Amino acid sequence: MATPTRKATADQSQLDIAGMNLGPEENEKDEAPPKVSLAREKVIADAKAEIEADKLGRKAVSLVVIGHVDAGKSTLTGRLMYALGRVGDKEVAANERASERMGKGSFSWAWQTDGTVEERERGVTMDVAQQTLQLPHRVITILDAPGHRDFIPNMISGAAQADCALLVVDASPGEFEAGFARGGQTREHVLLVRSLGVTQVIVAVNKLDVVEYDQSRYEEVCESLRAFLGTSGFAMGKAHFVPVAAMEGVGLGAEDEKTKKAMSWYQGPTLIDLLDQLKPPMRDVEAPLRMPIANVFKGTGSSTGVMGRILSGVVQIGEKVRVLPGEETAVVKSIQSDEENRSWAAAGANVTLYLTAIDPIHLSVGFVVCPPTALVPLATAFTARIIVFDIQVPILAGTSVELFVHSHDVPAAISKLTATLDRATGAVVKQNPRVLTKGLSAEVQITVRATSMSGPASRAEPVPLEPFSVNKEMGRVLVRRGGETIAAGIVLNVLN
Ligand SMILES: Nc1nc2c(ncn2[C@@H]2O[C@H](COP(=O)(O)OP(=O)(O)OP(=O)(O)O)[C@@H](O)[C@H]2O)c(=O)[nH]1
Repeated sequence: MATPTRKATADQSQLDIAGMNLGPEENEKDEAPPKVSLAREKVIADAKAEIEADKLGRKAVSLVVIGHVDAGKSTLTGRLMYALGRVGDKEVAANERASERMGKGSFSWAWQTDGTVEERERGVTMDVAQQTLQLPHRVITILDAPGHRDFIPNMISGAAQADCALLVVDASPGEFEAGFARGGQTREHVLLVRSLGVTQVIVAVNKLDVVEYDQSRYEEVCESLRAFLGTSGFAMGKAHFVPVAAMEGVGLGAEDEKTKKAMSWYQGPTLIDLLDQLKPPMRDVEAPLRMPIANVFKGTGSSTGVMGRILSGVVQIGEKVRVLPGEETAVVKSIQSDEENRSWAAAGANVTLYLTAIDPIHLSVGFVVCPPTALVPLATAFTARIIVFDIQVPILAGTSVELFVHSHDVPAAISKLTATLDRATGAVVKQNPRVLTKGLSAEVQITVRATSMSGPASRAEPVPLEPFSVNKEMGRVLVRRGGETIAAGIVLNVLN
């Protein structure tokens, strides 16, 4: 799985401190850890006020752009950035010239997001590119995911961070049908984002210039997709459709003269309007603190920096925290967010906590920081609702897999096939199925295995996770086998 794009404030040479084996004597020289100075209620009230005010009144939303290979995802993202003033005419002209030179003129807009030489040479997106769009009411982090099937794991890492999805489909004759056919990425991506908990989707019906902005073609595509989104578990009130031609920049913004002329039959909101109305995620500041560690590095003095996104709750300087799995506690010495020092931080923030009174060997990527009084459950077995991908070899009870939760991956097994489910309603279709084949939704039991490296006597290391109903972001899992993602889903219950 690709490393999610994240702000790199850490000095790379100082990473992996766990391997540096700093002895406990380092900690003995610690000055006294700071004390908590604010009542928890006060921090929660301040966090709520800050979220309410949200800088400049704009609310943050993250959006993953999905769709079949060549549907125009990168072109549309590049055009959006231009329409919103994120890239200037100079940059556009430079990309046009350079892509012409490489004989890839039609990809010049995609180059705004497809940054690597290989991506540009092949004309496909391989990793998840991250951009920010400033709209009147929203700040949108756009994750442009790759459409090509070889890069599905990268797409998943984008989807796992997203609140909403922008599905791009190619309306050209035959192309929509190819992308939508079994084995096409339109279906796979839709199922995948839904199974990872995304509920809002905007469908951009693209390349309408190819069909001369034919209204009936637009409606035909919408109709097929509407039915499919419904059976994939999307509430119809949360799916919006918009006609566009990304290459020409048609359908993006209201004041666009081209749009008015080309699609006089369309009176609905433009793509930018729809993006500006996306519902921001709930930021649960009252729930217990949950922060999976995405990076560990040596801090100043005897402290150790741990970086990550606070999924829920609040944290302040002086607070005692527990790091799971493991028996250790630490004290928060200082907090940094957006390169500023803070006395507290809350759900939704990407932060670095500088921890003291803990030996760094107990801090690893994938571990979770939480309050000692409200621990994250540690699972060695749990039930999950999964969607099975386009696999060749079916899943049997006992199938060995790699389990991904946040940045944590551990060996596991699909230990029991409980039932196959209706994808839309979740109702049981068949109890105790013998095998799971591609496209099925199912309830299964997953058991964490001991690592083979650690010998037969070793025990499985439990994984910190929570049911999706309790904490959405702590309850999403991915299942891979032999380097291929075979299923994605949500945690129902922790069994042990
Ligand atoms: N005619 C026409 N062509 C378009 C339009 N949008 C994109 N294209 C072309 O479609 C091709 C693929 O565009 P990309 O933006 O790279 O597609 P993508 O979905 O990002 O592709 P991957 O990231 O590789 O999955 C390019 O040749 C674009 O120029 C459009 O609105 N009209």
